[in-house]
Parts: sequence; structure tokens; C-alpha cells
Amino acid sequence: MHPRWPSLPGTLTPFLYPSFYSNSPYRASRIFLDQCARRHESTTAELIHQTYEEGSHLNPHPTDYSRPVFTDKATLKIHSGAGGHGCISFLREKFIAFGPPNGGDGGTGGNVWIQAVRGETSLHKLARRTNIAASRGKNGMGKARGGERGEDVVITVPVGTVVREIERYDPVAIEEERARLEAGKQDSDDGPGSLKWSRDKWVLYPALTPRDVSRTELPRLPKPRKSALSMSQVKAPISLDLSKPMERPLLLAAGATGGLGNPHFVTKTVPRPKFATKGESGISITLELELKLLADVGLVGLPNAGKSTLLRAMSRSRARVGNWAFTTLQPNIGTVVLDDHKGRPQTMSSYEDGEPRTNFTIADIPGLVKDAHLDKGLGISFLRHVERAGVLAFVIDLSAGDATTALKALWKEVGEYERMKIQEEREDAEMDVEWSPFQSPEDALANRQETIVLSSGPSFDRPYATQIPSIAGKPWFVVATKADLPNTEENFAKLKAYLQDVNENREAHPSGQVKVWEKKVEAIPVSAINGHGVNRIREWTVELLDD
Ligand SMILES: Nc1nc2c(ncn2[C@@H]2O[C@H](COP(=O)(O)OP(=O)(O)OP(=O)(O)O)[C@@H](O)[C@H]2O)c(=O)[nH]1
Ligand SMILES: [Mg+2]
Repeated sequence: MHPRWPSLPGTLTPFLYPSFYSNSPYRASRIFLDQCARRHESTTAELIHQTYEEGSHLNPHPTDYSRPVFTDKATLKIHSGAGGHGCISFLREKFIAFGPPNGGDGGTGGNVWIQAVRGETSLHKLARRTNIAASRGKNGMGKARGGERGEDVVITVPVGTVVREIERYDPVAIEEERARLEAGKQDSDDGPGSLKWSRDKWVLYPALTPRDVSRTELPRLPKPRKSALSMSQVKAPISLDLSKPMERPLLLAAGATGGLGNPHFVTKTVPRPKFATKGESGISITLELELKLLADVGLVGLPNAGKSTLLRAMSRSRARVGNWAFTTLQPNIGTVVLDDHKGRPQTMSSYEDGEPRTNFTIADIPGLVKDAHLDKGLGISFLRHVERAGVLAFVIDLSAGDATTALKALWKEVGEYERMKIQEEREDAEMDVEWSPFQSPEDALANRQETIVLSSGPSFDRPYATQIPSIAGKPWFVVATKADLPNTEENFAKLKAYLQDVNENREAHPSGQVKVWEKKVEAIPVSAINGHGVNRIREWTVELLDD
């Protein structure tokens, strides 16, 4: 196996263009790497133009890759468990030949829950399953023993999954609706007992003869019941945006209640009822899951810029690398491990909730082409992934023309996409409209605009509603790759100068937007194919993620 960071001497050093190297603007979080870097500094100058090994982990043959298992969409049908049937049974003891009824109630069916967890990175496991069903409650038994509850199912999804409901079949809700309508028609021919003949809802005593069956007077069917848990079910239609890891799962479909045992139907005239009710049927919901947040870092770049090679250099990924555009057609996710695989951290880092970060993920996505926001190339499907990555790394090939122009072109596509997306979401989402009319005639005369504030997104009622993301507000930096190639230094110098201007507000932000991330933007020169400079990306990313 190839080492994660190839052990060429000097690989841990900032060496490519040492004069451009600047120190971190934030706190210094590196411990171990810096020391190594210093140790190797003296040997670096000669190693700048290291030739790379053919067929190595970083310069593989195009046929040497693993097929990505990543899936970002899945359609699922979930079924909550049906209730168990009620039991028909009678007490029988010595000297009590015809005892009172003692059939137990049926058990409640299993529930279906959903939980977003850290550690999952793809929906591929769910995409293989079309149906997910919780188990049925057990039937009630004699001696007044209730049936056992059905087993629950928890669907675990990666953080960043969006869940939408497509279709729902809820028999109890349909039954309730029907009962409500029938109650309206008071003078109907059937009278109040109309429901009593729905024989399929009853369990009859097995020893009854067909004659007995036809003679049995069934009482009015009890009202359909919902399990107590159904109160905490997510409101229909389901629309969730699970953008944070959840401590507890969320209830999607509560199990149906069990049937009633025969003691429930004892009356003066029928002291020994030979019938019980069946359990309710469970709910079936068809859901569409879509994973938007792929990774902590999204690699944004033109085709053939060297994104997949960079991913290979930073993780153990085996993404396909080839010297042509659109080598990558599906996203690849790589995990960058931040400890030495023995639990000892190499870089101190933690999530917002204080939990130590042991790794972060990078998404290598297909190359971006002009007019991608109009769905050209792999267009929208690509941009959807950019939308939610925590940090954006713009990968720019220093050997392919002016780096500043390439950076601006990338930002333009991303910015256009965002504008389009916000427009669409505005139209779709349920809006809260806040309108403040003119306060005084002077206001009206001065023709000051009346303010209308539109907001969608999470509210108290819908805490998991979709949020409108802002791409320009994300932390970003530039990875200037292929720095090992000759005559790239000048290109890098120009890029660096441009970013300096952006940092000092002499140039507009390349996205063309106003509300942008305002911290210092760094350009990091790397030679991914040699593994040079990639540690710097790692440190920089961790700082941005922690910030
Ligand atoms: N000299 C040099 N070549 C590189 C470097 N990084 C990548 N390459 C080469 O550039 C070519 C494209 O690399 P990929 O990693 O496949 O590029 P990509 O951005 O993933 O391309 P698409 O998936 O097609 O968008 C390959 O032939 C790599 O060997 C580098 O740092 N230096
Ligand atoms: Mg690629």
C-alpha cells in the first residue's frame, strides 16, 4: 500500500515558492507537522522539481481506480408496523366451565425513525433498499396478556440529507375522515350502525359455525385509534433538512395500534362476546432522500485541473485520474485522518459542540464548465454539492492559462447558480411575509420604499425546513496546483497579488456579491502529483473548519 503522504524527503515542507509563503492569520494549531517541517527545511531547495514516479499512488494509470460507491439520491418506501389482533379467549378453570372473557389486546406495530449521524457519507446503502418496514405487533393472547410491540426501525442518514415526502397512505386517517363524513349524514338509510358490518375488521371465534357467524350481532366498530407516539410524528407532508447530527432520532411513521381483545365488548346482552377487533394497518410513506452536504471541503475546479490527484494526495482515495477532461463523472469522497491512527492527534481540532475532530472529508466533484448553472456539462448536479460543503477549495491549474481569470470564471458559475437557486427557493418555499407600511405621509412623499421581508427556512413549527444557503458566505481558499511545472511562478505571483487586492478590498469579491466571507483568502501552491505542499492545505482547512 502506498503511504498517505509519500515519504520523499522534504514532502512536509513549504518549498514550492517559499518567498510567497505566509503564516496563518489565525491561531497556530499545528503541533507535530511544524516540527517536521523545520527539520527538513534545509534539504528542500534542490527538491523543487522532483520527477514523479509513473504508476504511483499519485500518478496512477487511468485504469487504476476504484468505482465510487457514492450515491446522493434514494427513494424509499417506509412502512410502520401494523397492530396485532385482539384475542378471543375465556377464563376456564376447574369448576368454571364458562368463565368470563379474558382475551388480551394486540401489540402496537413498530415505528420508523430517522436520524442524521456523523460518519455516514453516502446514501448508497439506502439506495439499494426500496422498502423499509418496521415489524408488526404481536397478537394478544389468553389470560389477558397483551401482544408484544413490533420492533422499530431507525434509518441512519448522513448529515446534510434532505427528506421529502412523495406519497402517503395512512389508513387510520382515511378511516377517521370517512367516519367524520358519515357522522354528517345523520339520516342515512343504514342508521348509526352502518359500520358494524365491516366484517373484515373483526376477528371471530374460530369454533363458530357459518350459521353462528351469520347470526352474530356485531356491535358498532370502535373508532380508529392512533398510538400515543403518533403525536410526535413529523407533520405531514414531511420536509426535513437534516443539516446537523441529531442526538435522538425523529419519528417519521408511528406504528399502528393493536386490536381490542374480547373483554372490551362485554355488554349486558352479550356477556361472552365471541369477537375481537383486528389491529390497524400501518402507514406507508414514499420518501425521496437527497444528500446535499457531501463533505467538509468541496474541490471546485475546471476539468483536468488536478482535483482527483489532489484528493489522492490528501487521503487514501482511489479516485480516477486521467489527462483529459471529465475523468471524474461522479463525486468521490476522501477522508483525511487527523490523528496518527492510534488516537493521538496530529492537529488539534474540534467540532462546534466541542467534540474532537479526528478527520474531515473532501469531495472531489466533476469539473465545472461555462454555463454549468444552466445545466451544461454536469452542471446542476455538480453545483448542488458545492452548495453545502463547509469550505470551498478552488483548484486552479497553474499551467493552463491565467490563474486569476480561471478563478473568476469559477466564481461566476458558482455565483450564478446561487442566484438562480435563491430565486427558485423563494418561489417554492412557504414564505413568512413581514410588511411594514409607510409610517407617515412624509415617508410616502419621500417615496421611501415600504419594506417587505420575506423569509422562509426553519421556524418554530418547522425546525427542519430547508435553509437558503449562501455560497459566497463560505470560507474559501485557492489551491494552485501543478506548481512543479516550469514557468508557473509568474502566474502564481499574479494570482497572489489579485487575492491580496481582494483581501484589502481594492478588488471586488470574485463572486460579485456583497455579503461575502471577509477573512483573508490564501493561495496555496502545491504539486499534488509529488505530494508537495498538501499538508499546508490540511492545516489551513482545519483552521477554517474550526473558525
Ligand atoms: N505535473 C503535474 N501534473 C498533475 C498535477 N496534478 C495533476 N496532474 C495531472 O493532471 C491530469 C489531470 O488530473 P486529474 O486529477 O484527473 O484532474 P481532475 O481535475 O480530477 O479532472 P476531471 O476529473 O476530468 O475534472 C493528470 O494527468 C494528472 O497526472 C500536478 O501537481 N503536477
Ligand atoms: Mg477528477
